Amino acid sequence: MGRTQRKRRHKNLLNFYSCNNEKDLILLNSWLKKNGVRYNKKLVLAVFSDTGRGVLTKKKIMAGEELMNLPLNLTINVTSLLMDVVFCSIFLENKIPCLLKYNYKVSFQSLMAFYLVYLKSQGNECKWYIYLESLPKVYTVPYFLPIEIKKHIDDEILDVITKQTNIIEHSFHIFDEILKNTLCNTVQNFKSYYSISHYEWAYFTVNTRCVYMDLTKVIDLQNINNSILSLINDNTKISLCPYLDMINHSPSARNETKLMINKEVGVMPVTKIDESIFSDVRFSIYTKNNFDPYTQVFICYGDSHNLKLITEYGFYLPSNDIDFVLFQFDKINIFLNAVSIKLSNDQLAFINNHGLNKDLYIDLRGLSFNFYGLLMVIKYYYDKNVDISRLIYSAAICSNDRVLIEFIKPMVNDRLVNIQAALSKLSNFSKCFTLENCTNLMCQYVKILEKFIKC
Ligand SMILES: C[S@@+](CC[C@H](N)C(=O)[O-])C[C@H]1O[C@@H](n2cnc3c(N)ncnc32)[C@H](O)[C@@H]1O
Repeated sequence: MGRTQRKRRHKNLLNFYSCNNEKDLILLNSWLKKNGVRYNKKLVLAVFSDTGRGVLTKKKIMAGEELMNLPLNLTINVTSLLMDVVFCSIFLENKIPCLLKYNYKVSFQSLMAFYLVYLKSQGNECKWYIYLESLPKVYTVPYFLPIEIKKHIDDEILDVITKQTNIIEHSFHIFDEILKNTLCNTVQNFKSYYSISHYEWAYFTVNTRCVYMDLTKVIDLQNINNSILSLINDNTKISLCPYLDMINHSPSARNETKLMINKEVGVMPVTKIDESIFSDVRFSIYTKNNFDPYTQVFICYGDSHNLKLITEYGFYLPSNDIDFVLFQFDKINIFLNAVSIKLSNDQLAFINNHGLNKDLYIDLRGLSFNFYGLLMVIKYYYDKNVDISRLIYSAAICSNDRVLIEFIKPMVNDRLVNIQAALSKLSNFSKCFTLENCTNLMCQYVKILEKFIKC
C-alpha cells in the first residue's frame, strides 16, 4: 500500500467503526446468508460518524457492479401478505364485510405497516424475527416531536406532519375495527399487541426503508376483488429488503434494480401464488457509481430536498441548494387582499388553467416559474400593451422584473420574520437530533428568503 493510499485509508477510518460486535447485526448477517442473500464480498456494515449505520466497501467498487441480490421470498412484499393465510383470515373471516366496507380506504403502505405489527407481535416465533430485531427502535422524523415543539416549527414541516397524522390515525382505526371484529381465533397475541405506538413505528419503518419493486411481471394484480388488496387505493410497488435497506442515501448516487427471473414462472394470478415460485425470482441492485476503498456506499432514494428528507426519512443534508420555501396560493391571496388587490374571475380562471396556483416557491435562484407567472397575471393582466400568455412564457428566459420582485417583498419579509421568531422560540427547548433537523431547515429557509430580499 502506497503512502497516499495509507493516508486516505487512515482518514476514512476515522469516519466510521465496524459493527462486527453488534449482536443483532451478526445474527442478521448469518440469517441472511442462510436464506440465500448474495452480497458483494467487498461490503460490510459499519457505523459512520455523519450518517449512522450504513454499508462500507473494503475495496474499490466500479460503476456497473452489483451490490447485492436476494431471493424474492427474503423480502417483505405484496405476495408475503397475500400468502400469509392467518393474516388474510383476519379480514376474510370477519363479523363485518370489511373488504366491502373499507374498499379503497387505505394505502398499501398502511397495510404493510399493519402486517409488520402482526409479524412483530409473534416475537421469536416469526420467520422475520431476526430481521425485525435489527430494525431501528425509534425514528427521527418530526412526526414524533412533542406537541409543544410542533407548535413552533415551520408550516411546511407541520403540513407534512398533519397529513401523516391523518393517514396514520385513519388507517389505524380501520385496522383496529377489523381486528376487533375478526372471527379468526389465532390472533389473540396480535390483538393485545396492536397499539398506536406499535403501528406508528411500523408505519415509519415502511416509510424510511421500503424500496420500489414492481412485481407485475410475476403476479397478476388485476382480479383482486376477493383479496385483501381490495382495501387499498394505490399500488403495491414497495417492498422491505433486508440488508439492502442498510444502505444510506446520497443525492449524487445512481443505481438500478431489476428482477431476475430464472425459470419461466409466467404471470401468476393473485389466488395461485405460493412461496416456492419466488425462490426462483431474485431482486438485484446495481450501482452506477465508483466507490473508493473504505468509503461508504450510497444509493439514491429519490427526491433530495430537505423537507422531504427530514419529514419522511428523519435526516438533513447540509448545503443542499435544491431547498425551497413554498408559498401557498391561499396565503398569497390573503396578502393581495391586505394590499387591496382582488383578483377578478377572469384572472382566477387564467391562473387555474395555467396551473399558476401550484409550485409557488422561492429558492436560492429566486422566484419559481409559476410564482413569477402568477405575479405577472396579478400585475399585467389588464395592461392593454401586454399579451399576458406570451409574457408568461418569456418568464422562462427572464424573471427579474423589479416591479414584481419589489411588489412581493413585503410578503416574503413577513414570512422571514415569522420563521426567525419561531427559531427564537425553538432555541428555548433542549436540543435533540430531530429538532435540530427542523431548525437547520428553517435556517436554510431564512438564508433563501434573506437572499431574495437583498437582491
Ligand atoms: C434505508 S435506511 C438506511 C439504514 C439506516 N441508517 C439504519 O441504521 O438502519 C434509511 C435511514 O437511514 C438514515 N439515513 C439514510 N441516508 C442518510 C444520510 N445521508 N444521512 C443521515 N442519515 C441517513 C435515515 O435515518 C433514514 O431514515
